[in-house]
Amino acid sequence: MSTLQSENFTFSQIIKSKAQVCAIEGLSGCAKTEVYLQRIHALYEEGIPYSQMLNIAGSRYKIKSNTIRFKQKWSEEEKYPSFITLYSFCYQLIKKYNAQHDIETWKAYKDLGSIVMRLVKKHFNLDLSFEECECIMSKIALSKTSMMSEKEIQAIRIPNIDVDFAYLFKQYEKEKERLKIYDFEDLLVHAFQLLSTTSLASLCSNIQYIHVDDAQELPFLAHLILHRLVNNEKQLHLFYDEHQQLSLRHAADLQPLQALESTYASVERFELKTNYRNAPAILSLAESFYFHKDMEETQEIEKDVCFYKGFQTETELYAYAEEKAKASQGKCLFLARNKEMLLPLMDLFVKNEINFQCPSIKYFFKYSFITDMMHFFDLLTDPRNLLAFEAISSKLNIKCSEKTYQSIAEQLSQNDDFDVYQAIMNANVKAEIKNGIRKYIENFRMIQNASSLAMFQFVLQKLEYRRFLIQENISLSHPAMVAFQALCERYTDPKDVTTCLRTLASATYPDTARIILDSIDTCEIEECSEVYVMDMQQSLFPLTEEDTERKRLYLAMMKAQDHLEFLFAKRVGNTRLRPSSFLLELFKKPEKENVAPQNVERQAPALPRRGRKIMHESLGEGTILKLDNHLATIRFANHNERTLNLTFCLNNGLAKLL
Ligand SMILES: Nc1ncnc2c1ncn2[C@@H]1O[C@H](COP(=O)(O)OP(=O)(O)OP(=O)(O)O)[C@@H](O)[C@H]1O
Repeated sequence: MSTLQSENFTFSQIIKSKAQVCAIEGLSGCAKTEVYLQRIHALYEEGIPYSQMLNIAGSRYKIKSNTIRFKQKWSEEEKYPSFITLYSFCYQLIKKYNAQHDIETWKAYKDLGSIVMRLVKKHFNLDLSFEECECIMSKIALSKTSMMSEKEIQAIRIPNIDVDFAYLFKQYEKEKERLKIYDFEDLLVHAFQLLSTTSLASLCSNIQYIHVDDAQELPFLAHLILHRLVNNEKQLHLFYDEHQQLSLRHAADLQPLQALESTYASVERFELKTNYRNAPAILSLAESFYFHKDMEETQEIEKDVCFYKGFQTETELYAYAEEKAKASQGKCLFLARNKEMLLPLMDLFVKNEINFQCPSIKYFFKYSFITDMMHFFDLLTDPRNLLAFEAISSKLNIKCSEKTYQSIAEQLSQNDDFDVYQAIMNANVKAEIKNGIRKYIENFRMIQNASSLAMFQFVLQKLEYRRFLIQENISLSHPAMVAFQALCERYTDPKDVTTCLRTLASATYPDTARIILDSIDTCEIEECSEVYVMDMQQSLFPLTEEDTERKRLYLAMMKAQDHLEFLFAKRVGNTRLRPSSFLLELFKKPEKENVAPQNVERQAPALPRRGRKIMHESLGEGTILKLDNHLATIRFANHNERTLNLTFCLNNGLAKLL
């Protein structure tokens, strides 16, 4: 039995639905989470303890925001429900079973991309880019969560990457077993096996009501798990929005949501249609952009609610952002295209003592190549800095014992005019170490007063750090590397680069701050009264496949309650920037009206034709085989074919046309 309600129903009908499965669909801002929380609270009011409810949230971020929202809404309650991701729930089941049977439980990791990169290098001698690795990871997830047979796995091909997927898949599984670790899909696989072979009563007897927010993110296997849990007598509420499905990584599958009627005895469907979040002009702009609908007239009237602004330079843009942050009253969100692009704004806000939260930015400082670079800069700008030398000596293939360092330190303290290199030459250390240093010594001294970018190149080339990066499968186009180079461009004095990074690393970003800095890359953007979308230039937007980028931008716009602005700089350094084609489309500006074509040429030359040769920073010389919008398939040496975002590479100096 199935019914669909799309008009004239109340929230309470959803909340009180007695169907075995209740599927609630609605676009962003149409109160899905609101109803999800109300349903949980209503059951509690009926006397059902929270322990009988399994409340699945899409991510750790959603767990946090749902908990806060619930507590704000029903602040008088003594008890509150808990929320959990499906992966954590599965892990709990596995742990429980293992504890009952005295079996060791392996650790679980969400991101094992580094293992895939390593295996591809080892078995196929290929350096994967971040995007290529993502693509392989998503195929691995799909193989497992759609329970593919060996034959089906054999048939999987990875476009433009010359790897035998089935072989790689086997090696990946073996490697995890060797390391005794799970990836997230393993959690689903094992939990499903347990639920198929063990009595439900021994694993999770008391769950009667299951609520799943963001159900569009569930892979096929997750639906099988839910089906096992629901059994006969339990109830399942699924809240979803197909337009919010972004993360390919976990092989999300909409099909089971569309086919609930073939799986469950009774299904009731509701479609939430009222948007409660956005000012009409914002909603109209976002929908016209994403659904290619005609714009409502309100947009014309409310020009002060959403608009775009171009600035001559990035500095002016950031100064404007600062002014807006200071003047804002409610929650105010600044969105960069990707996390790394947030660094310049963070830098400015920290300097101006503007409190802000910045979810997950600290990861930047965890990259060992960033800390290595900082140590190199420390040593090269201050050649008496023995600690910095100690930190990077292994990258220079110099192995010193504790005693050796003591001897060098003594030389330094006795001779104020010695640098570390001279101290090594005079210290009582092995000839091998002295020879290691002799190789670099003059270069070290020459670079001391160079600019940040020159120093960066020096470390890569003359100090051969590049070789280390290649060993570790880190490409120069890694976003954190690009951000580091951007800072080198911003601060010509290398000391300023390291000071800026250290300040950002040690600053605190309170969870409660009203101002939020985030990136459009994350699908988990908080709703805010004011939203400022930065980086609206063509070189950054669209950055990858157009439909995905359109969705990202639409979802970002849908988080703006009262005010939405798009910002872009017309120039960065000596480079003229072209406004994003999305921006032109949003505000219906013909491209020519905005920018003089001769200016555009300098920053984004018309894309080259097939057959043209390019020189890529890390991949060397290559020939363009195919061009699809910005994506180019390029053949490099040894018939190594790669797909690159050519515009991005050209604009960011990662490649040049020959
Ligand atoms: N009945 C209502 N009356 C007024 N405001 C409401 C109502 N229901 C929800 N809201 C408000 O509308 C906003 C959007 O609601 P909610 O977050 O539940 O939507 P959603 O569909 O879950 O959105 P998203 O998919 O983007 O997460 C919230 O600020 C919420 O407090």
